[in-house]
Amino acid sequence: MVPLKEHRLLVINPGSTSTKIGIFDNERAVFEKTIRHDSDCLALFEQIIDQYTFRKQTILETLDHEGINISRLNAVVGRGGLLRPIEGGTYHVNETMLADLREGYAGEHASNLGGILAFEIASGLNIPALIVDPVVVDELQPVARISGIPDIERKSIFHALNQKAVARRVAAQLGRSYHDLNLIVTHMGGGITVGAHELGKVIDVNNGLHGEGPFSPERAGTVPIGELVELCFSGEYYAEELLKKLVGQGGLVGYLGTNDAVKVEEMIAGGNEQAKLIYDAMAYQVAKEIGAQSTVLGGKVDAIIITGGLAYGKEFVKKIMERVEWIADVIVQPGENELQALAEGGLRVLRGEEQAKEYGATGVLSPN
Ligand SMILES: Nc1ncnc2c1ncn2[C@@H]1O[C@H](COP(=O)(O)OP(=O)(O)OP(=O)(O)O)[C@@H](O)[C@H]1O
Ligand SMILES: CCCC(=O)O
Repeated sequence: MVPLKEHRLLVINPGSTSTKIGIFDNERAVFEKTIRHDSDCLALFEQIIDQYTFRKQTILETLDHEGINISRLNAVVGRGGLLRPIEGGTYHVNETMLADLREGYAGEHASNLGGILAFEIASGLNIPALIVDPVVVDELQPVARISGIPDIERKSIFHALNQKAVARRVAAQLGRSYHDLNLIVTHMGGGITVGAHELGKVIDVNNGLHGEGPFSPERAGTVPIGELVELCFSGEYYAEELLKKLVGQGGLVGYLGTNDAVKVEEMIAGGNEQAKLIYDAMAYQVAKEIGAQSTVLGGKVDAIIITGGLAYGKEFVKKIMERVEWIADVIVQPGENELQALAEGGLRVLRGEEQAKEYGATGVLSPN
């Protein structure tokens, strides 16, 4: 057998308080590190985008400190950000993408830095800069775009990178192709998104950033709209305060003052009835969303996948399973493996298994 050519990749996943980096030789991680950023230090930057020189410097210093020679890299892969809606896959970081990321075309998000950092590092080395499955991957079917009022179109903003990577991994474990299966993938982290994956396309999913679906450790999810409009005009809150209530200060944080499910489980073990009610409600809402997505797939569901940090919570997962097991087999894959997913997306392109897509000013929507 001809040995597989060795590709070395640097992968970069910027989060709100950290930058996770990895060096991969083919699929094998030879170095991984979570670089934590002090909140006082990040507070010096007015906007997230202003942090890129600082984060680039920190990445390069870390690699240098580890004795990793970046001139041996074949590509740099970053987590993609809030871009225009695009279909899933691996994309070249091009000028149009850079302009959208720098401008914050679809809003501010730490992952906007992923493409910029990849470009900044790769261009000095004359190697490709890529992003994989950004949060704006949009494969929604036309009926899923209709919200209920003509002024608002439903958007696809979800944990596309981890959802697709886990779906591919489970498909491989089942000896099948991702493109031959109907899956419901439930990512449960700081935000929660539940996607209906039909034959490799996410034809419906709750917008996990802007108020849809189950509430989560930090986010409100869907809330009663009449009362929300009344709150908006109550004169009690500025717009920024209300937005924070929905994203950041919502969900477990709003009810229990913590985004840490492990602490919530300790509260419950200590007899805290309110904590039990809220935790039960979060599991109930997740199960309800899975039920909704099963109807999107017409009941033809090969498996339900549960992933993300909350999937480590055995009791929490049990509560969800009790309500959805009748739909299909439930496969639990705790945590997320986004660095590996970025590396695999980059490798598919370097090996010619997939062609890198070009991002355009109109985005690249999948033909549904
Ligand atoms: N062993 C565990 N048992 C229960 N919950 C856990 C466990 N480990 C982590 N969690 C919970 O998982 C949540 C965080 O998940 P994760 O790390 O996937 O989120 P994130 O990466 O910050 O956000 P996102 O996935 O939305 O991008 C927290 O509420 C955390 O307390
Ligand atoms: C829902 C998109 C990813 C995130 O910010 O949680």
